[in-house]
Amino acid sequence: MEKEAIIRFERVTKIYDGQVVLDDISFDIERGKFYTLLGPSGCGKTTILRLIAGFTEPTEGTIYFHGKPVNHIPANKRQVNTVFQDYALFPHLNVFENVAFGLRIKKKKQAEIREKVMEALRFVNLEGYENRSVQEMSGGQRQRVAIARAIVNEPEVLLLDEPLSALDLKLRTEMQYELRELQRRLGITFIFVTHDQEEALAMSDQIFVLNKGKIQQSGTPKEIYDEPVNRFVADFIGESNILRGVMLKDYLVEFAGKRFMCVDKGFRPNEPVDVVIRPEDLQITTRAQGKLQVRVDSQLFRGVHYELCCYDEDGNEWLVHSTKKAEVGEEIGLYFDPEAIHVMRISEEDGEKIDEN
Ligand SMILES: Nc1ncnc2c1ncn2[C@@H]1O[C@H](COP(=O)(O)OP(=O)(O)OP(=O)(O)O)[C@@H](O)[C@H]1O
Repeated sequence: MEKEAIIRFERVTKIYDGQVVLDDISFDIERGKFYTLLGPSGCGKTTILRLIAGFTEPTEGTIYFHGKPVNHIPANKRQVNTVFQDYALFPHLNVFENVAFGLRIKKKKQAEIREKVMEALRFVNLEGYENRSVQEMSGGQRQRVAIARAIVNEPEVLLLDEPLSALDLKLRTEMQYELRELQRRLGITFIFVTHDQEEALAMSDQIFVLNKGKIQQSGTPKEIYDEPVNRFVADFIGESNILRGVMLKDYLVEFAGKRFMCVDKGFRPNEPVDVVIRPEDLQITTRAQGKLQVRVDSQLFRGVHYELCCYDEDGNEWLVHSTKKAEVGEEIGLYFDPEAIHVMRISEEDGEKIDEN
């Protein structure tokens, strides 16, 4: 049985001042999952959140909540709450009143307000902080107040617009765990915006990778990492070696001037392709045993591995993550399994780029 989509975007386009910011995008959001919108600055992530929240309307296409069109339904009539990057707390109100604000507007009874606010504060581990001024709190604590203020309204969907970007790295990592855990406990849908690929991989059930107003790929973190659909996604998600190649026939690909067995099929004979190999899938060996022969150009120690930058005879750069050390200037071989090769169709945009060259 198909799972019910709580939110559906159907061929949604958004144009601001003649600029196409979202270009004919469609996707479904299901109940209880952690979604991430990932992409470079300006790709349209915040615009998607604003459309869901009801702060702006699509230029074309339809947004559905539970199967009903909501294009013209105002923000305050939607079961959605937003946590903004700057948290947007009221500085003159204490923690309790910041969290209680939405309930007071809805004219809830005092006893109910108290119970719900305390429960929300318990959820975000801020019990005992209710009388504190928000100005006396750390970045991470303010972040939690902002989340408590959003969840106290019991939204079906919580929108989070880069909520961790103001925090230092250590706190940011802690909050990633906390947010993920909070989403599991609450069981409500989170739609999280970030331009940080590691954060997206660590936290999400489902990632939408966006570029230039289009969804490039939608999938689980593992699918996006292991099977990127094009050069943009492969490049944006983690470090990769990406080369142009030719798919000679099923299971046989040519790149760097050589032929290799691979596990990919379903391409046209002799179709030009992009080939990805992750640096951690390359092993150092002798020149004779290597599938590729390279020269080590530079090497950095990264704690868990050495990061080598090598060049093959055709001048292609190869990034290698290896637990074995090599010497700068050394001639070595690189070995990899057929499964390590991932073959991708060349997207139209990339194709245009080659033609220009
Ligand atoms: N209200 C607006 N009026 C005009 N243009 C806008 C408006 N809001 C957004 N844009 C434009 O739409 C594009 C996408 O903006 P959006 O904020 O959705 O990107 P983003 O992916 O969230 O970027 P960032 O990571 O930098 O926040 C940008 O080029 C932006 O200038």
